[in-house]
Amino acid sequence: MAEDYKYLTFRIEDNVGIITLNRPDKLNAVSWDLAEELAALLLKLRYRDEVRTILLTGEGRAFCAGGDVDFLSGEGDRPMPGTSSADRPIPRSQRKSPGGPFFEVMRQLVLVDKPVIAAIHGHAVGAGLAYALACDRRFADSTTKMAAIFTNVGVAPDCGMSYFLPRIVGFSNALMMVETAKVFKAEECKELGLIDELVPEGKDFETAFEYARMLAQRASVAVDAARRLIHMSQYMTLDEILEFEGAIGVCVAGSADAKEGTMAFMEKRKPVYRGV
Ligand SMILES: CC(C)(COP(=O)(O)OP(=O)(O)OC[C@H]1O[C@@H](n2cnc3c(N)ncnc32)[C@H](O)[C@@H]1OP(=O)(O)O)[C@@H](O)C(=O)NCCC(=O)NCCSC(=O)/C=C1/CC=CC=CO1
Repeated sequence: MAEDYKYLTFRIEDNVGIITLNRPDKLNAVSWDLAEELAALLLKLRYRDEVRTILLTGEGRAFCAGGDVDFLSGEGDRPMPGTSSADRPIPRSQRKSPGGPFFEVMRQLVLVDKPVIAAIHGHAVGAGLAYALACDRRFADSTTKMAAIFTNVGVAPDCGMSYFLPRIVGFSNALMMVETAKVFKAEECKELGLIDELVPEGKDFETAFEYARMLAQRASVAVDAARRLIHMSQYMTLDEILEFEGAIGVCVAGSADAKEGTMAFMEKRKPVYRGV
């Protein structure tokens, strides 16, 4: 079942919601409108039970070339607040956050409360890399190139890059990546930990889809809770997370899938999970 969006395509296959960034002529650069569509779609998917995992990919030869430079430059139809040529340099007191829907996408990628798997080929840079890093697992083919490219065009890292990057590649590598904006080839990305599964050219979608489909057949209430716990643990103390595990554990244990999982074990059969 395909649904209509202007800058995305969306369809559901085997309980996997497949979101494709669809501005291939601009290497899927994230415009204000694209970000708005993506954030709104993710919010909707949170409440659609038939979608049990999400796959994020890009149409054409790239995953995503980051924030739309037209927007960032202040020259496009809908410039970033405070960036029109007449205003430069922008007085410190008037600098506004570009956040808006660009940042909302990051929140929704986490808050959607379902695993989000990235299928990556070509460039994933700037905000595009940030979106990939917010995903649970990155399958990328050998054409992949990644960069925290922000400072290359004179802007600071954003869209949660400063949160996810050091957690994934470590503090020193994160500093090196944001300071140099260096573009890394697929093998190097794998070594840095930016790519989880490096696959042959053209195989990113099918390997990512297989993984997303496998997760969609698991006990989704428990999987989603497990995902939430790992995210929360990033900013909670041990005492807080133990408290939270206790509370969430009681809710999940009451799910139909928890009943099915435990019964199937005792009856020595394979569980059939319904995601409820
Ligand atoms: C290294 C590149 C990613 C790829 O280079 P190449 O393969 O040679 O392809 P190009 O010919 O450069 O690009 C093909 C066409 O796509 C257009 N395009 C590419 N990237 C963008 C972009 N980010 N915004 C708008 N358009 C883009 C390019 O102009 C070509 O179009 P035409 O054929 O019509 O000319 C290389 O493309 C590159 O370096 N791109 C820019 C990367 C970049 O600087 N991204 C922004 C980083 S900052 C960021 O992401 C930040 C924010 C900040 C604030 C709010 C929100 C979001 O993000």
